Amino acid sequence: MITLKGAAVSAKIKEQVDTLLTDLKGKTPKLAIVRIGERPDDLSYERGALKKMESFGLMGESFAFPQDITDEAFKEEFAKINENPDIDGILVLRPLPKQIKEKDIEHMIDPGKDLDGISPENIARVFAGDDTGFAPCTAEAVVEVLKANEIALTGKRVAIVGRSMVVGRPLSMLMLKENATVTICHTRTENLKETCKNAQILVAAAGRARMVDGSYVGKDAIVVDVGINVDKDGKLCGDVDFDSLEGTASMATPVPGGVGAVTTAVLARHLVSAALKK
Ligand SMILES: NC(=O)C1=CN([C@@H]2O[C@H](COP(=O)(O)OP(=O)(O)OC[C@H]3O[C@@H](n4cnc5c(N)ncnc54)[C@H](OP(=O)(O)O)[C@@H]3O)[C@@H](O)[C@H]2O)C=CC1
Ligand SMILES: Nc1nc(=O)c2c([nH]1)NC[C@@H]1CN(c3ccc(C(=O)N[C@@H](CCC(=O)O)C(=O)O)cc3)C=[N+]21
Repeated sequence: MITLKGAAVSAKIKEQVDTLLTDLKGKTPKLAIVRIGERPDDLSYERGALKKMESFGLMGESFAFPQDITDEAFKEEFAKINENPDIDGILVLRPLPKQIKEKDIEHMIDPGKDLDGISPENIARVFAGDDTGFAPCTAEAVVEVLKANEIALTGKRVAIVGRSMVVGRPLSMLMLKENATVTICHTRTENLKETCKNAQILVAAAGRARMVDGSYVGKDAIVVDVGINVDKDGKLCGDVDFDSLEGTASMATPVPGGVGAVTTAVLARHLVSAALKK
């Protein structure tokens, strides 16, 4: 089985970023990460994203707010960031606490700065197969991993486990644009295992530690693990039980070191694109 590493894909994206940067004539794009509270997965994504911006020669700043901030106060602060001409792109770490009306933020965010595709305008573009907006970075990262490894998608049976607005749903649309035949699975899916086993490319984005083992995988299938979970020993792990794939999958992405590293590279590319479009 071949391990599809994220670092090589991230390096390719860095080259694209370098090319885009030359068109910016010395201006350095700036990312704003908007976070409420101190959720561990938000903090680790923030850390990874800021590190990636630095290594790609871009700027990043975190705007953190207390867990109990009111909807009104947050909107006031968010509007300032949204309108700040020195900020080229925004990543809002989600989900937001329940007192914040997340829908309002989705409608407020400037689509040109909305790097993770949460605004109705960017979502509509993804569903229309129009690639001039911003798709959610993780969904795009999955397609990048496959393309960078020269894995053809046209005509292929793809199964995606997960239907969230940040991964499963937009990914199904990106796959469809690549002419794959897509099956979207979720908690109500009957015969989940058989459906997964029938796929030539299987994407796990369920958020369940090591749920997908070799028994879900067809012979020579390609497995992409989007999950980032912490197991009971406190270790970072994916939705796929990687070691159980030997003898079934032909290729698979690891966690850590797979899709996660590509997600932040896509975020960086979106940031430079946003700065260029301004
Ligand atoms: N690599 C990266 O950069 C990123 C990784 N992630 C990771 O990806 C994973 C998914 O994230 P996200 O989409 O936000 O998660 P959500 O919890 O929002 O969605 C999970 C989806 O998986 C489905 N699901 C859950 N359990 C099962 C099951 N047992 N069988 C079938 N379907 C199931 C759910 O179905 P239903 O709709 O029926 O409830 C839901 O559609 C997480 O581990 C997350 O940490 C997320 C973002 C970025
Ligand atoms: N709008 C929004 N989009 C998100 O995609 C989003 C979010 N909000 N809120 C939080 C969750 C969680 N999440 C993580 C991503 C990477 C790591 C992570 O650990 N990444 C490591 C690499 C892990 C690896 O190599 O696989 C890193 O970047 O260095 C953790 C968590 C994103 N999320």
